[in-house]
Amino acid sequence: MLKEKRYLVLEDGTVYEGYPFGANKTSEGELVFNTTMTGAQEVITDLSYTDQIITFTYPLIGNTGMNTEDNESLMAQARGVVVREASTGPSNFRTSETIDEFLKRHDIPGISGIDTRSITRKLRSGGVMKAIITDETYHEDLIELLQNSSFRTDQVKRVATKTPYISTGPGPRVVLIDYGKKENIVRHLNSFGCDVTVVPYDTTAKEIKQMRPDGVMLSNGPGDPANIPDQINTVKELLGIPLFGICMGHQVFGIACGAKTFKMKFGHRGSNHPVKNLATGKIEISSQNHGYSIDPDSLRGTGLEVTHIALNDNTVEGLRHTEYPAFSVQYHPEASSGPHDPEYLFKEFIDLMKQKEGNHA
Ligand SMILES: NC(=O)CC[C@H](N)C(=O)O
Repeated sequence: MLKEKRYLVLEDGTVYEGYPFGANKTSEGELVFNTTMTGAQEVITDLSYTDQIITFTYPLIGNTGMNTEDNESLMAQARGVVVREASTGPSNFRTSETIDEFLKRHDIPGISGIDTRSITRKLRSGGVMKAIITDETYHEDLIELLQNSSFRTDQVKRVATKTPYISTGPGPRVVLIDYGKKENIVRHLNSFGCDVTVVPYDTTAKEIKQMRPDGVMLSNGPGDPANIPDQINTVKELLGIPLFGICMGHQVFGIACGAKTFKMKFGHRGSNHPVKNLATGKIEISSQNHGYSIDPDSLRGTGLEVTHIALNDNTVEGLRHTEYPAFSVQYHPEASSGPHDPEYLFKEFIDLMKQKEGNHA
């Protein structure tokens, strides 16, 4: 019997032919690539990929199966998954389903049998672009549709929690502003003893101050940080409280202090990105997932200093405020399945909260 066909149609007119897995539906998104060799489940359930189609460059995906413990969110919001081969016989003691079953349950289409390196070369030279996964064969129409469509800007609103909730711990007390957080940020804060109150992205500074937190954490999240201007003002009003931002949170913190962001050509997505800590000279291997970056030329006069840089392209990876107790990183110290080199940043946040407490005593 002939295998069914599925297509990946790119905005530039390229059509890749492959095989279907996951949900049976047509789905459009921004096509990006991720170079990680492990942790596909964490990547797919990371809400920062909302409205994006993820191409995995590693050739076999899903070989340790999907489990019930490693999700970064309850319902993944990626628009599609592109692989060379999707494992049909996963082997791991925690496996509860295959990647095919997992994607079907999350209503996300997949396409396999694709030369993912060729996509990556294309995105690296031409920049990220829109694409559509479909079983339809009217590709000319789809290309025109892609070229004329514009992206939504409401990702944070759609994926952030609607109601506050608490994940308890002995302290310190942290308010985590949720722009589309990865569960592992909460898990990490809890593992350092923090009492975490997760609040919706549009919680006001006044409401947050009334909670009398020892520190505020700004989460990762999808889309362009410029899409949430009111929340940037909120962060401006919170300066003075010990603050730590991750990824989207780092960008929001930077803009709140007067910096600017720009859209990168193809972003950083993978789990072996080298970052240099400028204070210690040490190199950290980090997990990353971002398409926007802080413009270093916009930092003058903001009170911000660069603490970390990416070694692949020298982009800004960390910021610290010279007057306020606040810092942020563009990469993921909470990364699961790792690497864990940057975990020390959580400890620095705890120390910052303790110092502040000491100053008030
Ligand atoms: N992981 C993130 O928080 C990503 C931040 C932002 N959406 C970007 O792509 O740059």
